[in-house]
Amino acid sequence: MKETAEAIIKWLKEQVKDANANGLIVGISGGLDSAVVAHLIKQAFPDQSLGVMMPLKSNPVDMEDAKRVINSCGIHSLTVDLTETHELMYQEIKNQLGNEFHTENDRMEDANLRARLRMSTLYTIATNYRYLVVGTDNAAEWYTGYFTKYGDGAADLQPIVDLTKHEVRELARYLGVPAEIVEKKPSADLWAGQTDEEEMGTSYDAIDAFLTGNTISEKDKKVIESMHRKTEHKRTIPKQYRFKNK
Ligand SMILES: Nc1ncnc2c1ncn2[C@@H]1O[C@H](COP(=O)(O)OP(=O)(O)OC[C@H]2O[C@@H]([n+]3cccc(C(=O)O)c3)[C@H](O)[C@@H]2O)[C@@H](O)[C@H]1O
Ligand SMILES: Nc1ncnc2c1ncn2[C@@H]1O[C@H](COP(=O)(O)OP(=O)(O)OP(=O)(O)O)[C@@H](O)[C@H]1O
Ligand SMILES: [Mg+2]
Repeated sequence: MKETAEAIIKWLKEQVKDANANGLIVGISGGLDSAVVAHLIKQAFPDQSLGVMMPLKSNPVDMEDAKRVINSCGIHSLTVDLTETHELMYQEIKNQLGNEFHTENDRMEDANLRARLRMSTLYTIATNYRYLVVGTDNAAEWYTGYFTKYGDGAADLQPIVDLTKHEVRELARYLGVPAEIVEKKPSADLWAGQTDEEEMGTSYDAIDAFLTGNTISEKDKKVIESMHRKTEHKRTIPKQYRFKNK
């Protein structure tokens, strides 16, 4: 893990230099992936890294955990509460849609708007400091497309996208992420009580095993392959209709 950490930190420094940027920014949720990224960017840029907490009807325990992460790595931080912004924006959209608003998609629309408001917040602050936005997708999330397109999936750099959830956990232990966060159940926190594994219908252990070429149950394999297929559009640039300069 020492080698992995050092390689990622070196890569982060190179990317910032190549982009002629000043530093790096990440959203800190109180979960494992952002804890690891916060530690890495703080080590890469001790004085030019920033962690942003963006509560949005969040479980208070998660925001306490986010503060633990900030204390454990010592990253400079700020908080932007998005609760009211989200409420206002989503309500206005629903008002404008009126009778044409389809309630069956309500929870997912509400959830993805949260992720995209967080993304907009990070990019606004990033522009202010000339920082690059660092994503927190791990290999399991990336392969299954378990992220909001242009929400938490939108970033300038993805330093842990090649690491399985298991490897992210190991790296977290090496970096000194607090134990309670290392052991925590992964959650997108997009609605009360959400856990990744319940929503996906498979487990990170199964996805990690699949990605590392180990045998998993047919049921898990089916779920993982289906998620991967349906989310191809999230891992590629938008299809472009071209009739000039083909
Ligand atoms: N074939 C296609 N070609 C091009 N675009 C296509 C498309 N199919 C859908 N789309 C577009 O993609 C949209 C659907 O994608 P998207 O908006 O991402 O929405 P969707 O994949 O439905 O939902 C996001 C999923 O990621 C999970 N998530 C989100 C955020 C964080 C985390 C976490 O782990 O922390 C997890 C969330 O719980 C949910 O299960 C459609 O509305 C449409 O605009
Ligand atoms: N309340 C929040 N404040 C700041 N950033 C957030 C918040 N919620 C989500 N994010 C951002 O969205 C990313 C995606 O969430 P995700 O749940 O996949 O990662 P995580 O919470 O860091 O780890 P885990 O998957 O183990 O819960 C987070 O890593 C973080 O960068
Ligand atoms: Mg989380």
